[in-house]
Amino acid sequence: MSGMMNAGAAWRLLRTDPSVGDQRVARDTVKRVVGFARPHRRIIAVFLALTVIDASTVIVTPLLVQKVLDKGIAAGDRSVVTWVALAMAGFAIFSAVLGVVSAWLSSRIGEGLIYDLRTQVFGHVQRQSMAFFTRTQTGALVSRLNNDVIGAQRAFTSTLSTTVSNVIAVLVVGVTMLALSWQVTLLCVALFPFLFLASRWVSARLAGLTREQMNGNADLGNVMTERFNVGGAMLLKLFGRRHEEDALFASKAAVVRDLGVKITLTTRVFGAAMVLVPALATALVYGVGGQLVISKSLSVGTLVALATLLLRLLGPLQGLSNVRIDIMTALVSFERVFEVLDLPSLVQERPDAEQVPPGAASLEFDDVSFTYPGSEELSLPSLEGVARPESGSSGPVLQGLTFAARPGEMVALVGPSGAGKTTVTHLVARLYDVDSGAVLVGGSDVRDVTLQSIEDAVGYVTQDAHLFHDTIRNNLLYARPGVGDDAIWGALEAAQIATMVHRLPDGLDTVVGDRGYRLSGGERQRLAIARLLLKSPAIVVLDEATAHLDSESEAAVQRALDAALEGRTSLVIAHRLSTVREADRILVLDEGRIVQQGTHGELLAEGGLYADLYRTQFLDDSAVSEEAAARA
Ligand SMILES: Nc1ncnc2c1ncn2[C@@H]1O[C@H](COP(=O)(O)OP(=O)(O)OP(=O)(O)O)[C@@H](O)[C@H]1O
Repeated sequence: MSGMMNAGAAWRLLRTDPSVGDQRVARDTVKRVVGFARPHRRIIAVFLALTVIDASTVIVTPLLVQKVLDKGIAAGDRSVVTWVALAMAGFAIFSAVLGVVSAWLSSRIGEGLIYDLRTQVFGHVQRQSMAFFTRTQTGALVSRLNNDVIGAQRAFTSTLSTTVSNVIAVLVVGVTMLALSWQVTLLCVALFPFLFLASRWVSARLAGLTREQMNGNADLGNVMTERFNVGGAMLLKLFGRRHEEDALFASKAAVVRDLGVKITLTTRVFGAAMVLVPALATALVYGVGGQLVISKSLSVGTLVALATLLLRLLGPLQGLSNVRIDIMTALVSFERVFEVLDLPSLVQERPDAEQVPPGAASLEFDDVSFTYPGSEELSLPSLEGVARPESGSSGPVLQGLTFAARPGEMVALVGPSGAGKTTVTHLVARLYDVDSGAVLVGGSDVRDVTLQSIEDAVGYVTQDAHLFHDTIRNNLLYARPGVGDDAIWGALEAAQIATMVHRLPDGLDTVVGDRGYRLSGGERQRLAIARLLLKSPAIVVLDEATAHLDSESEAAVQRALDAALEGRTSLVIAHRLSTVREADRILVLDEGRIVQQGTHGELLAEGGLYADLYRTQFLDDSAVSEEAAARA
């Protein structure tokens, strides 16, 4: 921690973006930053005090050198030499201890701040509505936040301490040098503007290059994350795109390589200037100071002290010339984090929200219309260009939907692809809010009850049931933490998957793999059903996807579904003949409207869209024969 700027600090300084210095940061941001610092204020105060002590003691060694040369060596006084040498050693130990303590305090402040920001951001982001997650490239958001959180932390550790330390060092060293020899000091200082100009030029150029390199790296990262997950890797293989992918990756990696070379070269030019200016200034000190020593107006000790002090003035002076950019960079990082923290969720819980009535099992849609939120309702300016949200709204997806499911009833949704079936199911657990009309669970508008109670009342099995990369046990416990193995096996049994789990070498402790890819589609779906059974909600929403199941696992899934639906109110996106036959009511959706509703028999007799869907979607050969048998 000397006053001299270290290489790391110089490098960071060069990598910051000078254009940031021109940005305006809201006054509120500064206030909020202070708010974040408040819990750490005691440590910050001690840390700053140590920084001041450290910066003001940079003159100690040069002054001791002066003393040993003039009063010790030149005067032939051995005791002075001994004392000064001991003082030097003592001071070195003191500095080292100070350095360690300062680093410890600084990391406690920095890591504490990172912790505060991270936990707040995580809590806030996970409470965002689904619209946020469908519109934002979550990977980009995560990496952006990681960088910004670290940028913000830097404000409290390096930026704050280097600024304080630089100011003190410039004052103390400057005054000491002037006191030692104002003529030599002024001469040397005249050289510094050249160094500043060089560093300005290099930092502007380097900032541009660095930004390009970051984009290039982000591009590379995207290519890798998209291709190295199970889905991407599979697509790549199935389409035989190895060579094209190699070429694509190579071209992107080449951009990063070339930029890396340019950056090194530019940095080197700057490094040369960093070495050259102090070397020239030192030459000047000895050239001019040497003359003064010969004419006896300066002592040798003072000359050497001046030369040493000069080197300690350079770094702090240069650091101060960039202080505005440094501070703005940190504030901009804070602002980006705050922007995410300030983003309101499109689905808000009312302050006076109540619980869903106990045992609520009815479901009602009352004249519901819905449009997916557009980017104007949900935008994150700092992510534009990184995550590219689609623009504009898609127009109404559901219009004037009215239907009801009494407790224990099964309502089936059918309709062509894109008719809005999945969207209807999303509205039940308030993943989105309706534009007009109301969704009622147990007679309460879902907007009047707590999100937790609605999430508890409704259970989902979606088409591509998500499993965490964790053990089967932990995936199941997600639905109901703390239940014993008996309950888990009971649910697995009912979901027709117990035998398969028993056969696995690690049983319940088998890790399911990324997104559950180590399991077959049917197995994954049955695990999801077991998870639902453990949760045991009164209302079940499920998307029957059977396209990827063979007839055996389809039969198993069917039995599992029967268990899941038993005694519960259900809303089912139906793909099976048996489901539509059993449904108490079938809603036929087309372009976001209910065009027909009734039982299977009624709708078949009515003809129209249902009859068409029946022929194209539900009726396969076996069904034909079943129907024929039933009629006979
Ligand atoms: N997150 C979203 N943002 C904007 N539009 C969406 C979103 N999800 C779906 N849509 C649009 O809403 C319409 C209805 O989609 P939905 O998924 O509800 O249809 P579906 O009947 O379930 O279709 P499928 O049977 O093919 O699954 C489609 O036009 C779709 O493009």
